[in-house]
Amino acid sequence: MSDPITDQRLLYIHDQLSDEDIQREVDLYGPLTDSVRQLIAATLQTEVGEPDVRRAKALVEEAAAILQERAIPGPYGVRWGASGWKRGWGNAADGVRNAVAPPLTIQTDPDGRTWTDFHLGPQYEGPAGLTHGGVSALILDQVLGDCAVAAGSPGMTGTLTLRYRKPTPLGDLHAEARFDRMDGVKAIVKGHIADAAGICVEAEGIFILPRWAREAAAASTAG
Ligand SMILES: CCCCCCCCCCCC(=O)SCCNC(=O)CCNC(=O)[C@H](O)C(C)(C)COP(=O)(O)OP(=O)(O)OC[C@H]1O[C@@H](n2cnc3c(N)ncnc32)[C@H](O)[C@@H]1OP(=O)(O)O
Repeated sequence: MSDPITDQRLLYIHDQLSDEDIQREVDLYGPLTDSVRQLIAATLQTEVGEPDVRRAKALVEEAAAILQERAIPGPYGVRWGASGWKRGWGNAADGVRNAVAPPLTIQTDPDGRTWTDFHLGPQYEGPAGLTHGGVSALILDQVLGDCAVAAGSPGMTGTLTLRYRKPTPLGDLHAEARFDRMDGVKAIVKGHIADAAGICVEAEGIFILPRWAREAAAASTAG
């Protein structure tokens, strides 16, 4: 029977791709992902007639069949190239090859603050005209998680606490996070999403490096 921790560890892959090869993949797959993202919004917003909807469906199915001719069987995982270039390209918040991702481009300032300016289209709607609360959680999970990484304390999200202070519009938004403190093995990070008028959602996250990773790190230091 498969063990979920072993399965997860197998998806952290060092494939030694060169930076040139990785850049070629970014240039190839990034535009494909953007096109699919446009397709998602167009599927939601279109008002064309029935024949055009049916024609579009056939074309989309043809495109999917072309891409599925050769494909990995499961998740993309997290991969590192020869220089250490990390590719979490399946990530639902910022994956280069994931059309579901808004996408986020997360930056880190020298003082450790992580932030991103991003745009949410109509496919992220929850209440009418507003951002779905789960999408806000997705974004804050990623921005706070990256902040923990930048602070030298990477980890899985143990707890994410949100306070939705005012409705979050769709459109242009900003998210940021700051490392707050360590509490034993737990990294505490705080952050928010804001629109032009101010903070919409506040968040506090507890990030914990899983026990197996802590033990592996301790063993490599000891050895
Ligand atoms: C390589 C990866 C890089 C990963 C880097 C990736 C960054 C990506 C950012 C996106 C983040 C995600 O979406 S992550 C996906 C969503 N999250 C998950 O699926 C996590 C599922 N849960 C787990 O894997 C596990 O429960 C962990 C890792 C959270 C904790 O397991 P553990 O490491 O075995 O914990 P354990 O030794 O028992 O406890 C250590 C300490 O943490 C406390 N603690 C335990 N669980 C929790 C909790 N949920 N919330 C608060 N605190 C907790 C304990 O009380 C204890 O405190 P004390 O006694 O020491 O005081």
